[in-house]
Amino acid sequence: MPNNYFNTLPLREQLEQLAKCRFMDISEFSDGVSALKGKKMVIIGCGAQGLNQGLNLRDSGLDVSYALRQAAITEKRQSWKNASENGFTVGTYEELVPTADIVLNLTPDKQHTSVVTAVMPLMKQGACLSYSHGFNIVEEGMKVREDLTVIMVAPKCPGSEVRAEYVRGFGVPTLIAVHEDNDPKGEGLALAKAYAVGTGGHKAGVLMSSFIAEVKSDLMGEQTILCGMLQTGSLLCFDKMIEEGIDAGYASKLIQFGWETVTEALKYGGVTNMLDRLSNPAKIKAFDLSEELKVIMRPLYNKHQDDIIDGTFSRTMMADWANDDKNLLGWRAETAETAFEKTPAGDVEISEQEYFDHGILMVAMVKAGVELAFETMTAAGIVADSAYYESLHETPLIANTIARKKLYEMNATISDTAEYGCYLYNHACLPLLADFMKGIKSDVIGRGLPVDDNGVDNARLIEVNTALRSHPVEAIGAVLRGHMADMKKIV
Ligand SMILES: NC(=O)C1=CN([C@@H]2O[C@H](COP(=O)(O)OP(=O)(O)OC[C@H]3O[C@@H](n4cnc5c(N)ncnc54)[C@H](OP(=O)(O)O)[C@@H]3O)[C@@H](O)[C@H]2O)C=CC1
Ligand SMILES: CC[C@](O)(C(C)=O)C(=O)O
Ligand SMILES: [Mg+2]
Ligand SMILES: [Mg+2]
Repeated sequence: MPNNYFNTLPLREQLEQLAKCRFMDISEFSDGVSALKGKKMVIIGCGAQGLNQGLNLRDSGLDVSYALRQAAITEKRQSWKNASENGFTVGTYEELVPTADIVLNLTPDKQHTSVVTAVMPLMKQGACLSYSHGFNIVEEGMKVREDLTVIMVAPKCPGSEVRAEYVRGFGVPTLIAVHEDNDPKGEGLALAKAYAVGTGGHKAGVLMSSFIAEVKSDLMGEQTILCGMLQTGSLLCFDKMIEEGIDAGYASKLIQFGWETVTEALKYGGVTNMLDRLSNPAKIKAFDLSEELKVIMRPLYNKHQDDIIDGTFSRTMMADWANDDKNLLGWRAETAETAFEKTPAGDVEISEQEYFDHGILMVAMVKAGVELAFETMTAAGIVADSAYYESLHETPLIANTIARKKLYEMNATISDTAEYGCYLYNHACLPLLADFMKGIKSDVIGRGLPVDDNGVDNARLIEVNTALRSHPVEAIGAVLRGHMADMKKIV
């Protein structure tokens, strides 16, 4: 089994690496992409991140080409079409890697060891190898040639939205890191900063992080609030609405587009703004449901974080890799067969406000998931800025994928690592919430509260509003959103 780098470190160093996180001021990017100007950037893999990062980097004036495995070229696979139909130079490893100044490894995590092993001997002396996720270095302990610089530029966002936000003139929060074992020329930081500018990440926010901090937070965010909670929530809310006699097309549309609509409020004003979009009775109801959900789900969030920290999750997933992705492929097939996935969104008008008023339970699930993920990550030593990007800010970006083509699109767009973690969570959370869902009626999902007046108890409302505003995710969120002057409306 590979050697888990994190587990070889003494606790003191583990804690130090987990806490590496500094919000970088925009002035630190005043050199723009100049550190990469005139350098050859060769991307291995033209998939979700590969294609979209390449498009942004080229639009930022950089020299980008793709080195694909021979089979992809010979069989003219989708990755070959992605690169060639967008006008990029495409070649084999032998043709392009030897002249590369920076090789961007954007292949699936499962393939990293074999890809890096194949590509490294072809890399010229003193070149740079980059990743967008730290799994191969941290969880597999990949050793890279000493003359090579190793960096990470990790967008906290699905590949499709990395491109969409760039085209809107914005960007996505990004974590950068330089692998301490591989920075022979001391140029890693300059290269990582220029790369982050090239993808547009500097406009949303860049954290100076570590490979370890990125992995241990990214795995947690994707398994819980970002993908797992949205998957479990979609399935439970849809089945409950059918049970309550709600029209199937309406139910399908409310969920498919509801996550995107309610979480857009998160992007602009945090959990507080999302709940402020509800009537006072509905806000109190959503708050109470979310508090109930947090009590039930907290042990599951803790287990996911604990398994990520000690390497249990990685060992479990890598055992599936060795078993030809049996679980991943089986769970993917199961998801496709769910009633939600098989029911098209109805041709029915749902106003933006109706998504809130008829989606009180969805709002409660997002609040519970964001707060739990943030609380669990920070309790494990992840700094609040990183936990914010990995819980609250990225949720609407994932919700955008569900609005496109439901859970299929989300799971196809995120990495296989994230998809595996999402299913693992969903398999545990569905039964965990079974009793909770027995008490749920259509007033909180599908129809809305049957109130004819908005009267509430003042003391209770003040209590709820104070609790919402005082959660630590709201404090750091206000600071980080303050740096997002270029943020654009999506819905
Ligand atoms: N998906 C996302 O949104 C995010 C992903 N990341 C990270 O980015 C990296 C890439 O992930 P992602 O974009 O999802 O990957 P994808 O699965 O979308 O794309 C993988 C690409 O790699 C190619 N590939 C697959 N196997 C091999 C192999 N053995 N040798 C060479 N090429 C191969 C595929 O092309 P073909 O099969 O045609 O050869 C495809 O073009 C991962 O480290 C991931 O963790 C980070 C943030 C978000
Ligand atoms: C949320 C999943 C993710 O980490 C991402 C898009 O950031 C991934 O690995 O795909
Ligand atoms: Mg991620
Ligand atoms: Mg990930």
